[in-house]
Amino acid sequence: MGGLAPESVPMTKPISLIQFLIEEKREGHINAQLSLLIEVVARACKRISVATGKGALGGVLGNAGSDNVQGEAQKKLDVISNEILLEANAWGGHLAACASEEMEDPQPIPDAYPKGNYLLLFDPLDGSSNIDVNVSVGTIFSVLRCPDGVTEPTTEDFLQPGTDQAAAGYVVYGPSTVLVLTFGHGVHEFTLDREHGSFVLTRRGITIPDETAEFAINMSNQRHWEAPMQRYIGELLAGATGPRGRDFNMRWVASMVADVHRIITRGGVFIYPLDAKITAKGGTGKLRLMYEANPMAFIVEQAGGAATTGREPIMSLQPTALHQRVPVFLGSKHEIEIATRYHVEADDTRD
Ligand SMILES: O=P(O)(O)OC[C@H]1O[C@](O)(COP(=O)(O)O)[C@@H](O)[C@@H]1O
Ligand SMILES: [Mg+2]
Ligand SMILES: [Mg+2]
Repeated sequence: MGGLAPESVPMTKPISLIQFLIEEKREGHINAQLSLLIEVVARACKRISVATGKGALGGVLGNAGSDNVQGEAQKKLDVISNEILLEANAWGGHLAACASEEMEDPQPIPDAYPKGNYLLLFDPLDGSSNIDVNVSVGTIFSVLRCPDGVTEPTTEDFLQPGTDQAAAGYVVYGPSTVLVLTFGHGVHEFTLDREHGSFVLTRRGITIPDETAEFAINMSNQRHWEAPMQRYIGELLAGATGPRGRDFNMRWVASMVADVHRIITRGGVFIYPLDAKITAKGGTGKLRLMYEANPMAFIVEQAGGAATTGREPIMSLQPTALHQRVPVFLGSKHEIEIATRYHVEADDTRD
């Protein structure tokens, strides 16, 4: 795990995000509108990075005193980040509408502004439970195409499978601020140069190893897991003394962006399964399909990993609701194949 990753970009001639987007346009991977969209989202995330960096000095810690559509208490930074992204994306002329974890319905672009052909979905602040304890948090986003001829997009227009994403990305606000991005032509990482205020390409064409010895899951939910989940994690915990014949290490930051970024950097698996606690409340998972699971699945698959619900590929799901929740299994391909096979086999045996 030591040393620079093979995809690392030598800093002899730094490439900025803007230059990279020009290259992608020249390659025909993106058009001018999508390029502008990413620029605007990146600029908004720079502002969120400044706000999170201020912490108590900026009065951004603690609860906002309101709940979101998920029935969760909103943190001040959930609301601030949401407003920053809404404001930044209102006037650029690249969007037809946007949707957020923090808002029940899609937000149209104000009539005063030109409209574009894209739909943007975002989790403005991921890892909210870590804000007040100064642990890495982030922003996750997914970009879809607005159906032709639609000028006032409705929720229906957003309900497109993950395979239809035009772009996806996340930003981690940690010791450094890092943006990871895909347009369906590989995964690339940019680090924010705080002195110059610009994102600089630091890794190009990132790949995730098929094998790993590291897993991430909230173990405190173990007693609520399904049998195949108990079996899979039980075998990892048995390590060298068990059927897997080697030891596995565990990590859990409880910020999906940070746990996924570790996997993008050195491999691993991240799992938030369905469990009896969730189903008892009529739930279908913890994490949201449209602005957490789908964008992360697109990035992980583009980096050579896999992403399933434990039973089927996440990006093949036909969404039924804007804030729909799903089980999430993603990361190093070989481990995700094993975990998924255990669930499918258990279903087959049961049937
Ligand atoms: O508190 P738990 O059960 O460990 O769940 C942590 C998970 O919840 C999340 O915080 C949910 O995301 P939000 O913070 O955007 O609501 C994920 O980032 C994280 O993986
Ligand atoms: Mg989240
Ligand atoms: Mg959030």
